[in-house]
Amino acid sequence: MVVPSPTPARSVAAGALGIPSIDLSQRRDRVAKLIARACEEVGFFKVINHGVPTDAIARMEAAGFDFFSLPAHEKQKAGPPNPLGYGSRNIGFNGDTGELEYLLLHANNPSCSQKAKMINRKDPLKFSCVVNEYVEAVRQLACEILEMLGEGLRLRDCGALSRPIRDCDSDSLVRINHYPPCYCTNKKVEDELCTTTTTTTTTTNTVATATATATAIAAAAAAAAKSSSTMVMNNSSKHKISRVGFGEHSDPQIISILRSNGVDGLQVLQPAAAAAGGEAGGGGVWVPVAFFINVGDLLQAMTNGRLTSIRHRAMANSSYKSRLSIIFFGAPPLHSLISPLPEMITADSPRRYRPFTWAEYKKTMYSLRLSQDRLDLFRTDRNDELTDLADLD
Ligand SMILES: C=C1C[C@]23C[C@@]1(O)CC[C@H]2[C@@]12CC[C@H](O)[C@@](C)(C(=O)O1)[C@H]2[C@@H]3C(=O)O
Ligand SMILES: O=C(O)CCC(=O)C(=O)O
Ligand SMILES: [Fe+2]
Repeated sequence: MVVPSPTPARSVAAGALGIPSIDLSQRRDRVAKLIARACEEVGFFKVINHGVPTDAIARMEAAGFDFFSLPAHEKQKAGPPNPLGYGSRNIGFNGDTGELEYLLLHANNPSCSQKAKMINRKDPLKFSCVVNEYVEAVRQLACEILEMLGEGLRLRDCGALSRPIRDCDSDSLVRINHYPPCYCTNKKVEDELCTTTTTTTTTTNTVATATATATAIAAAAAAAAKSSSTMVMNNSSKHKISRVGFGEHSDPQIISILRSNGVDGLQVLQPAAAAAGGEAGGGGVWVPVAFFINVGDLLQAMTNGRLTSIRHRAMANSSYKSRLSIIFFGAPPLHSLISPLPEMITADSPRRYRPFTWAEYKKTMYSLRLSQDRLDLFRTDRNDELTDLADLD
């Protein structure tokens, strides 16, 4: 039986962690070593001088905000997520929820163009062009990072990790998450913020979907500023808000590249042994906006567990500003076979995962809750549970 992983005893905001920050403009051999070290020791790092054009980022962020500021009934035309499309509060198919709304899209152009018709009804072509421009820039970044990782790990074939993502049948995704601010706990303000629409009915319960419109956000902000009972504005030190926006999980694909609009929220579960350090402070120098990179489950499997797919979550604690994050999930084609690379299997490190296809892994992942450890089911010493899962259809 699979059990959810334990809740971390302690977690701190990403900014406060010893998260490596890697400047990609340094000498390639040095960058390759730094990337390999960050992936082995932490599974998570930040990059600067990444080469993704600032205007492509700005256009993508604006397209996200434009969509999320539409009235709820308009946004719902792009949903429900099956798993692609617009979703609000519900994550996946197994009862996970979070304080967010999102757009989940396939990174290939024809699929995105199709969805765009429901996302930007006035100008679908503009939306799909913006997404496509962003995706191709971030896909290139993902592949360069994976190629340097291959060099840093001294793989015989340095393209082995990136090739599946460059493949024209790659099953990569892009996700835009929107975490509305929480003007808790003034009930009136919450009501103004959220337009409640019934989306799913169970036998006894109604699962409500709440979404924030731009007007509602502005109205709620104004009300929050005035209200004496608004906890966040008047009493923030006594009542720290802790709202989970997107619960604890690891990303199933090969690599994820996340960027957010500067509002805090991302947290990673740092392994006890992870090295401290991270970004130096100091003012006066402007650096390009950073992206966070994290190792996904497939990269853990391909490296036979040498790299770790880090568990992370996003909080939705901002009291006045929306948080918008955009994540590219680099994945192989559905029928690619995932197996530890030959040089990762040694006498000291025997094979830990059996070969599987990405399609098989996806099927398992969609049958499980967000926080469950999926890769564990593909360990070579867990054949009993795999047989059970193979029976699921
Ligand atoms: C609860 C779920 C949502 C998710 C599919 C799953 O069954 C388990 C993994 C979840 C996750 C986490 C990372 C990405 O955001 C995501 C798109 C993915 O590939 O795996 C989501 C899935 C989802 O929201 O559909
Ligand atoms: O929105 C975020 O910052 C993180 C979300 C996330 O981890 C995901 O969508 O997989
Ligand atoms: Fe994630």
